[in-house]
Amino acid sequence: MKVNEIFLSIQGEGVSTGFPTIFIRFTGCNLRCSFCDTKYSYEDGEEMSVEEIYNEVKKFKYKRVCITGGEPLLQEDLSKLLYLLKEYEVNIETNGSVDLGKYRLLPNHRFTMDMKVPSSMESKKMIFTNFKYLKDRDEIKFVIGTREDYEWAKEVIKKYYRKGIITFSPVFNKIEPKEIVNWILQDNLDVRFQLQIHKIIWEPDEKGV
Ligand SMILES: C[S@@+](CC[C@H](N)C(=O)[O-])C[C@H]1O[C@@H](n2cnc3c(N)ncnc32)[C@H](O)[C@@H]1O
Ligand SMILES: Nc1nc2[nH]cc(C(=O)O)c2c(=O)[nH]1
Ligand code: SF4
Ligand SMILES: [Mg+2]
Repeated sequence: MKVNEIFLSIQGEGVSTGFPTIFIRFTGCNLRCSFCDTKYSYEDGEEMSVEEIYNEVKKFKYKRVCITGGEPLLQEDLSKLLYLLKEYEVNIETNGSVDLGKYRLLPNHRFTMDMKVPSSMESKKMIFTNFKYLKDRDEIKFVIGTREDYEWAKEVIKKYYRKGIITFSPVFNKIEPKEIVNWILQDNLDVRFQLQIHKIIWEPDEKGV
């Protein structure tokens, strides 16, 4: 497996925001989102075996892991790693362009599926049939930069939503958070708004936090 970084921080995004979490960031992505804050993960990294990664994770005292990237579902051995992490609470961040049909996650493991909106320039690659595999504990995430993105997200929810927690968040520094919040409340949408808190706690472009 090709690993870009492994670090301990607090979860800065999504439904477990604020909890101490061990991050495993894999190298390589099949998309090139316009706003991607992790471009350094496209190429840089070192080969590690599943066992080596697990041994690094075990050095930390926490039992919560976030698997991200890059796109972690491009890693062939991911299912083996998930098996070793069977005692851990695991969140896998995925970009909506990889078929989730072949994964059978443990009850303490879940997906955050990010549906890429038009301003990402990658929305045409989204696989909408993935919605049928999601469970109540999974997260469906929309990172919004424009009103068009917001309207697109609303349509996608109306058409495909079955189960899971929906979150809306702003593209960092591209749009005022309160703009999105106002739209949500005007439309009576029952979605969870969130900010990337690690970019408030640390410098926004700091690595390894
Ligand atoms: C770096 S990606 C890695 C996982 C996977 N490739 C994906 O896109 O979901 C992790 C999360 O960071 C979000 N993200 C990346 N750049 C961002 C930005 N500039 N502002 C807000 N969120 C951003 C992505 O939308 C995604 O939800
Ligand atoms: N603190 C912190 N929380 C995060 N949640 C998801 C992240 C990611 O890059 O996928 C991330 C990250 O890079 N840092
Ligand atoms: S899918 Fe994720 S890692 Fe890949 S370019 Fe988009 S935000 Fe960046
Ligand atoms: Mg990040």
